[in-house]
Amino acid sequence: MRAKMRIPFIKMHGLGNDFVVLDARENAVPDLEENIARGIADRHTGIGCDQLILLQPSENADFRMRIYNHDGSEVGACGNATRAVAMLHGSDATIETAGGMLSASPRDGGASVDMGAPRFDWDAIPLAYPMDTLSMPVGWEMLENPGAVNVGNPHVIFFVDDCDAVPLDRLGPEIENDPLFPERVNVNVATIEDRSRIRLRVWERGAGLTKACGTGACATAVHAMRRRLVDSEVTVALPGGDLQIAWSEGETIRMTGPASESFRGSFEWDDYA
Ligand SMILES: N[C@@H](CCC[C@H](N)C(=O)O)C(=O)O
Repeated sequence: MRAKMRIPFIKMHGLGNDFVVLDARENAVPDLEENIARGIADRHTGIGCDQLILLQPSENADFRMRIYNHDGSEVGACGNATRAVAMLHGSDATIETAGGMLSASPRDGGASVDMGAPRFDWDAIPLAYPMDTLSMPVGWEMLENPGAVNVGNPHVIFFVDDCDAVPLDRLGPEIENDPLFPERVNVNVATIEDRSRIRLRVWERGAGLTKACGTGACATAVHAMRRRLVDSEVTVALPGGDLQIAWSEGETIRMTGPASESFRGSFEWDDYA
């Protein structure tokens, strides 16, 4: 009979966007298939989280971070989790992700992260066909003329008068799964409050409405900067709290904000495999 395997986990969050972190840098964790990740992330029958994070050794960086959405899909980037794992690591770190190489420094109660350079080409988002990603001639009801940015993962951004008035629980899944986005998309609705502050809500691909999305904050700030609506350093106010984002044309994006550990526990691998 195969010995049962108990896996330790750390529950963390960045502004209420919550994670189960499995640290396989020193202790082995078996292969995380999509259905296993989905089972652990399930809020009724599993531990429950927006994203499951797997830390592994890396040959090119201090460690590798793999990211699984609530629906079990593996993705390239997660801003809030990057701050959380930087805090967990406890010192400056280079982090290999599927979306690119990142570097992060823990700060009091959080971290500051170099999120890499944004990409704007239509096939880098990716979109299904060529289009100007600064001003896209498409719309879904009151959401029109968005922009798209890839910050290690794909985002579409709509500026509206009042982002709280948008029925994102209904329009989010429709836009996420529109054939225009062959890899699906994270849907951001944002209101420019002044040149240094943006209010943002995000429907996350594979996770739904979350309290905060770090990459959404980066993509939205960069898109607002490209449209010259805000200055090069802004506060992005999400339902879960604020992030600071800085970017200039041709540079990488800097994201700074809080992260927290909630509790530690362990689970039986066979309960999900
Ligand atoms: N919560 C995240 C983004 C997680 C991945 C995203 N849902 C995707 O599918 O690309 C963040 O803080 O950036």
